[in-house]
Amino acid sequence: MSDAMLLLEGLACVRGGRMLFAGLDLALAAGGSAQIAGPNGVGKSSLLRIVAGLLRPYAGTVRCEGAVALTDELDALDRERTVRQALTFWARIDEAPAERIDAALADLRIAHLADIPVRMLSTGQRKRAALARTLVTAAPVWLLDEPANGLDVESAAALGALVDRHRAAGGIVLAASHLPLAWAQDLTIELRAPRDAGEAP
Ligand SMILES: Nc1ncnc2c1ncn2[C@@H]1O[C@H](COP(=O)(O)OP(=O)(O)OP(=O)(O)O)[C@@H](O)[C@H]1O
Repeated sequence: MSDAMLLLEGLACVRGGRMLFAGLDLALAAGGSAQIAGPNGVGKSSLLRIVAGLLRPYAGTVRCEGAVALTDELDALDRERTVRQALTFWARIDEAPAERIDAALADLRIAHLADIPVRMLSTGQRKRAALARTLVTAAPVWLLDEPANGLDVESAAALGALVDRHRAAGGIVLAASHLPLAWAQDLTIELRAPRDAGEAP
């Protein structure tokens, strides 16, 4: 993972005919982490989707060395399958070894939920199952959208420890959150609503 790198240059995003942000630059080397902060609707998720290649930027470029894994608020895990089956399905799509699933479930402290249908999970448990998919992919670049949402204090601390481990191994973490995160950031980019842009501080 030590070759991981993420470079955003002059990124701009337009959605619904509205410019959400422009001229956004970010450089993260192996082991780096950054938080995208700002109020609801300002464009944090949109930025992560651009980095993941799911949304086209209005302007600017994304350069990324290493595979990318996005954990967002959309429920990617099939609600009718068990946690293990749902993760196995994605492991096949993500071309990741299913043997990693048990370790990922243990890391996120949900090994006891492996055979429970996804639809029976609580909000925080579902979030941890979605994060398990990211661990299974072993992608160097983690994009975490509102990772603290739904997590209790212990789970947030466990995620913080996993992020630290990932960074120590040369991974990169870019997290979008309006809340403080359970790990230290190299830098925080504060997106501002257009009506605030240009106002005197
Ligand atoms: N498919 C879409 N078409 C048009 N506009 C969209 C679309 N999806 C999102 N938007 C708009 O883009 C803006 C930014 O949305 P985004 O989800 O990126 O914000 P956010 O900062 O992540 O918000 P939150 O903190 O609530 O998660 C919002 O005003 C939203 O209404």
